[in-house]
Amino acid sequence: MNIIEVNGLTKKFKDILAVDEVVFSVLKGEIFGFLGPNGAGKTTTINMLCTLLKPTSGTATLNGYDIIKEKNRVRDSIGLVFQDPSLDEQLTARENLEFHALIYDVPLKVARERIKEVVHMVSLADRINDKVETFSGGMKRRLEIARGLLHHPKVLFLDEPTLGLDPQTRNHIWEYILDLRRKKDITIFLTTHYMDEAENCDRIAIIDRGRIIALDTPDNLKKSVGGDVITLDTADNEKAQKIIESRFGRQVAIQNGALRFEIEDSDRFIPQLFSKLDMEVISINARRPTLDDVFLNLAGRAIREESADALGIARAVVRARRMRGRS
Ligand SMILES: Nc1ncnc2c1ncn2[C@@H]1O[C@H](COP(=O)(O)OP(=O)(O)OP(=O)(O)O)[C@@H](O)[C@H]1O
Repeated sequence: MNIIEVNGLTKKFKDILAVDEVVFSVLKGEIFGFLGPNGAGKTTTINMLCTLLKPTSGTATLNGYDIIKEKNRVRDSIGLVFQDPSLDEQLTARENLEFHALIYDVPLKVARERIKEVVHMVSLADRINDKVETFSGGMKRRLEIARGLLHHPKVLFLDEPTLGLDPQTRNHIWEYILDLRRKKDITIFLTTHYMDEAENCDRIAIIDRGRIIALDTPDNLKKSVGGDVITLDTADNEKAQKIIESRFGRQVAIQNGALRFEIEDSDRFIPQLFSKLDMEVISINARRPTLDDVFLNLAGRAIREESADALGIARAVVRARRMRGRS
């Protein structure tokens, strides 16, 4: 069963086409990822699905509700964790959660039970009465995930849930996300530009310049690359490129000054290659394809890792205000 159905969703900001007629659906209970570089249109798509932005055209339903005509029903069906923290630092973790329960009309008695449950889930039970300003970045993100779960949403949106966190904390957050999926009847929709994180998703939509350029399981996407990825650096790369293209019929790209191409059986290929190259080989590397290779093949460039900018923070403030207004 599809919990989200998106049809031709488009968003234009003046002359910027941020999201361009995207079509996709998300299955109930899956971890669905949006992978793409900064500015690809991931957050804009999420904002439309969360009813925080009105689409320029197209339609979408979430939990069976129309994102334009049934905004409040959609909002009651979702939990949100955005890139930039939106907790009140001066309040304790408990107060932040109680405030959220109040906004979502969860009766205080019920809220108290659920708060116990969610803080336990993200291992913050012993810090519940501490002010959020004393929390580390990872603890704040965990608290935000707990908050996003408080009203028992059908879909939890996580926009770059681990952005700016150290690798160990990122791993922890992922343990919570995977655990959540096991324990709760919930669908998780997340955006990321970290390749390794995208690997945890059941399915990934790769988005570039507002368009979905591929959608499949991580394994199938990697299989589409067509073999192992070879990176080769020699004393004469121009000549080596010509030899590989003419003798082995491979398409060779130049990336960071080295040659890059794909080959099905690298173990057998490398000795053959060495017998044909009559120049010094400085380095050679053969590896299984990653999602970065998938993106590189489809978009012609790598996904760069950049941090959130001032615009992102400004957008988060606008979003938080809108959600509180529940307009
Ligand atoms: N409120 C806005 N006004 C004008 N342009 C916007 C606005 N929000 C987003 N954009 C533009 O729309 C495009 C898509 O941005 P979006 O934030 O959706 O990308 P993203 O994939 O989520 O990237 P990031 O990870 O940096 O948030 C970008 O070109 C961005 O500059």
